[in-house]
Amino acid sequence: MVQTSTQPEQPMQKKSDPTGLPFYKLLKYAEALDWILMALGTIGSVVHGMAQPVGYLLLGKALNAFGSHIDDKDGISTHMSVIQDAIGEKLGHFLSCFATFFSGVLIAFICSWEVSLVTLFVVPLILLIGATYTKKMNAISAAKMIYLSEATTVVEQTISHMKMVFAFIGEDHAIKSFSDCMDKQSVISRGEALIKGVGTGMFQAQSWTVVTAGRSSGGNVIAAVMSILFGAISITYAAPDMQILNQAQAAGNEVSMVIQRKPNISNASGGIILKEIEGNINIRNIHFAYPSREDKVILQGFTLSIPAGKTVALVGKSGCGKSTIISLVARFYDPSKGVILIDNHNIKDLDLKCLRQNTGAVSQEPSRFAGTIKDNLKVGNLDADDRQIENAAMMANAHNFISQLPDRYLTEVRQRGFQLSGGQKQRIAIARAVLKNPPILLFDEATSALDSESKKLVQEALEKAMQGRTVILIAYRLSIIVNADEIAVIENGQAKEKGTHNTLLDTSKFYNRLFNIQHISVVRDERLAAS
Ligand SMILES: Nc1ncnc2c1ncn2[C@@H]1O[C@H](COP(=O)(O)OP(=O)(O)OP(=O)(O)O)[C@@H](O)[C@H]1O
Repeated sequence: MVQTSTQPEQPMQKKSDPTGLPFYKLLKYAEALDWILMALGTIGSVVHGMAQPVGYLLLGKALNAFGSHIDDKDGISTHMSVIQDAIGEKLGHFLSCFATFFSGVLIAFICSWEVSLVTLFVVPLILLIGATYTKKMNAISAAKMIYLSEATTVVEQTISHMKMVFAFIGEDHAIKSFSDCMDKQSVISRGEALIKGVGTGMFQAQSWTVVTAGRSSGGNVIAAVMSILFGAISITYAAPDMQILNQAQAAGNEVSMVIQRKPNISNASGGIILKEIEGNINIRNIHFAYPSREDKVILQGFTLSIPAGKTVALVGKSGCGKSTIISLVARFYDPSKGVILIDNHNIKDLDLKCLRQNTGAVSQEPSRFAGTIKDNLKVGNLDADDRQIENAAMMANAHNFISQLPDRYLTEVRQRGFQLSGGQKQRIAIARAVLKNPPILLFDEATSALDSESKKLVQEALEKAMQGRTVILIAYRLSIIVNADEIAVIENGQAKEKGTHNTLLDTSKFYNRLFNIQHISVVRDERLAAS
């Protein structure tokens, strides 16, 4: 009898997991997640590193877009810092935390019991990489801060002295200074982003290498490191970022509206370039309200003629629109009705650079830029040599006081520099306008009280600067006004009365009263000085 083996068929043994772990496949996913985490972390770091240049690029665009809308400058810098903060540190941080949380929770869910073992391996490596990384980053941050503060200074002073920059056609110079700082900062930021990316990558790669050396439980160890070190706590760090991201979205909408706005008055619009301007000014039936307060009409039918080489003084109550007329002649704004002609050309048809090259403005608050006295004077003419600068300073009665400063023309002014007095600031502003040598001078005198010596020096400087130019003068001192070829009294947005000092004393109540008030105070000052 042949015995046939009828052994029951053994069920096929499943191929065993090489690690012997029950969650082998899941651990493979964990490794994949680790790579994703590394990639997200790197992207977050790069976003962070690139954010500042992007923020400043936006700010630069906004700056260009201001054009005639110079009234918007106050809010824009606040918006930009919110956006910069959000797309910089906060977005990078948020991405990184979220990725860490997501991966960490998932991996920890799979295997959390090996945490302590992995931590023993990983901590020394984290410390080593962390120390090297921190050293590098500190050096980079210090260098970046220097360029950043330079760029911030350029932006801050360009925006706060916008009118002055436009008046002296300094846009290109300001943009170039800004771009130079940003180029340097951009190179450093790229380096920073790279080091951050490589640092994060190295950290992840080292963890992974050590972990895989452990073979049997590599995936578990990675999962545990992620979950213990980052996952659980990271989400709490990400929550406050959401609030900043929401604020940035709102600010971004407003900034993009400014960037997309087409300025009515722009250098790019071209126009007639006059070879020489004589300086005849004709202001005809001007109506004007500021764009930010359209309901308040400042000028309504203002008319004034100033022949070339003559001086017209504007007088009137505070807020009647004297400075506004100067702003309109320099074309910081356009009137809603009426025209302003220079040598019979509507200023709207003239090339803006040409117009501003031919007008010199000395404003109520003379602007000072960071740098030396020489830098401040050269704003009037970037190509001026030392001799021309000194001549302009002499004409403006500024040379004497500059010569007595510790570093003469190279003395630093503004932050932490030499503090100029009111009269010195005005004389620097006059010298700057003289250096530009324009046929038209727009002088808006500050009401700030100067001592009588300063008043005398400023007045002399002004009289010399006015010679041979067409001048619109806003002055509060009769001693300056009386010599004007014509004086216009502004009331209700119009030039109500016009004439010389002598005729207005008889015909204008306002002027007569102004003269009497000032005459009394002049006599009082003289008595005080004599006693
Ligand atoms: N950028 C602006 N936006 C809105 N309103 C403005 C602006 N600048 C001036 N104003 C307003 O326009 C009016 C005229 O101002 P302007 O400076 O021309 O007067 P002013 O006669 O020169 O005054 P003051 O003698 O005090 O210097 C004022 O009511 C002022 O508040």
